[in-house]
Amino acid sequence: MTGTALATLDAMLAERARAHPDRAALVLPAPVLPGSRTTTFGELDRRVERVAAGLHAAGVGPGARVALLVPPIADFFVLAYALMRARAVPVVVDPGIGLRRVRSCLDEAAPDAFAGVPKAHLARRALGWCPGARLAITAGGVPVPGTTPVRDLEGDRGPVDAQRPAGSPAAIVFTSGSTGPPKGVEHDDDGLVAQAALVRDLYGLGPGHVSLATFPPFALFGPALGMTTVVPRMDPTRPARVRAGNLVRTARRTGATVMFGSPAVLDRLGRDAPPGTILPALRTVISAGAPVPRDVQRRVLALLGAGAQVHTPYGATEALPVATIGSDELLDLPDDGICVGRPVPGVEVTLMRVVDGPVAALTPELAVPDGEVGEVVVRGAVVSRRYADRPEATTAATVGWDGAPAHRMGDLASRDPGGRLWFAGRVSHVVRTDAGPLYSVPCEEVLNRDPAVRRCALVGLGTGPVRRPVLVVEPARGTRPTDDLRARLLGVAAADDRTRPVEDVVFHPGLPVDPRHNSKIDREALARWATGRAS
Ligand SMILES: Nc1ncnc2c1ncn2[C@@H]1O[C@H](COP(=O)(O)OP(=O)(O)OP(=O)(O)O)[C@@H](O)[C@H]1O
Repeated sequence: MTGTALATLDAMLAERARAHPDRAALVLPAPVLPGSRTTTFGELDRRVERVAAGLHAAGVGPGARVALLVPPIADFFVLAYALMRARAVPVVVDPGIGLRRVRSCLDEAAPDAFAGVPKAHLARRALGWCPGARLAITAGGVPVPGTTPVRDLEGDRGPVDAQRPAGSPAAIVFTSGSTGPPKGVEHDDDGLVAQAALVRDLYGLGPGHVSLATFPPFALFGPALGMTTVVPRMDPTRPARVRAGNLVRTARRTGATVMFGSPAVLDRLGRDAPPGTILPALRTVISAGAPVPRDVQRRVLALLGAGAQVHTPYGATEALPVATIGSDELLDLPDDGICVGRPVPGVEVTLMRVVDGPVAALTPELAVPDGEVGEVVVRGAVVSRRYADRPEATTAATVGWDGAPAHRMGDLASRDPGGRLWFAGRVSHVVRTDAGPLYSVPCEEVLNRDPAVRRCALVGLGTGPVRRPVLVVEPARGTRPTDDLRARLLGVAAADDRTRPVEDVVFHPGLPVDPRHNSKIDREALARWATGRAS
């Protein structure tokens, strides 16, 4: 590991501000007007210090939970770091997951204060979110009556010296809820610092780098790592609608050296970048959160200079990153599944047999040999120990590994002889059949390779423990969903061991995907849709 080990992300920011106060920390779209606005490390850290003291004075002290519904504008960075400095607990909910889910997250976390942009406050008032919040803070320039603008929290109160109460996390971050209600994941200071340091060391990032951050969770680490964080003009809750021309212009203008984006953003960039685009300064593109198809990676690589790479880390809100692989290695591997790479330093990974319900400890019978599919179990500094307010979920996701607690990812994978993990879908998407379990990703891979298929999803129909496996197929652009095509695809499925038990193929014009990454297929919704349509 490089650099000094500091205990909190806000201490890392303070050190960067001392070392290089005049360097650009943030380059963000100017509010209302075109163009951008730059904040230096010195300015950012000063505002963080003042807002932390203001939060304290307003009664938001150590351990207080504060909902943070703010996109990556300047106040997002100020509030996030100020809450950490005040040792309060930011509760991060992505509004992209939908209003109903936001509400369930807020009801569960019961924050003591609510910080949001004006739109979030309107929703809070109209929908009765956070009735127990003692303080409402408005981020962004437009004041909302009855709330405190971030600017009003700033004053000359001197530095805060707050201690985190025992047992209080540093942050609660909600999952996207692709497989049920979103869960609040507790991270402590050590875990957040370990995550930032791991991202820094894995991809060789740090001061001098310019990070084009289209994915808010990664944007947060930028100031602590001393990078200049650039946010393009886009709606972060609708990544698939980002304008590629905008990204290219912003990357050129700022000399971006690294870019973080969800697979949906990379897809738009690769498809719609103006012809002849080359971004020679951009050496590292990092995409997380969902599988990144190889053709998406190839199209992005075509925009980069020689020696640049697309990296696809694998992880979850509970543990990020767990494994990673660069395009140099990935594109040389057989195109036969989704390889998510080798475990990263400091994170141990093992695979356990698929078991429904809690498991107290890993035993030799649960071991999975190389090449076979099992549930991914992880431990290490970046792994969260618990869900907020959900002891049963914590128990269900925790398993003892040689006496130490480890986290069950709820994902399936196999390990190849080179120690690489191949993602095999989620445990909750396994379809049990009379012929044995079917795993979503390996099954779908068989039809996804067919030129007539844009993408497809395995669903299990019926209500018992054993289901009827059906593949729901979205045809490729310009391909008509005919009976002949259906018969042909059933033939393809019957000819492969991984899909032989599949009983039917049905067509769907556009598979439903998650709102956050626009790439995870909503198989639960599809199973309901396909019921009655399959023969
Ligand atoms: N590189 C990757 N390739 C394939 N899948 C990935 C990759 N990275 C992450 N994932 C998937 O994303 C999941 C993590 O997503 P996230 O933490 O946002 O919550 P979620 O799993 O979508 O929601 P919930 O846990 O509430 O159902 C992983 O468990 C895995 O299934």
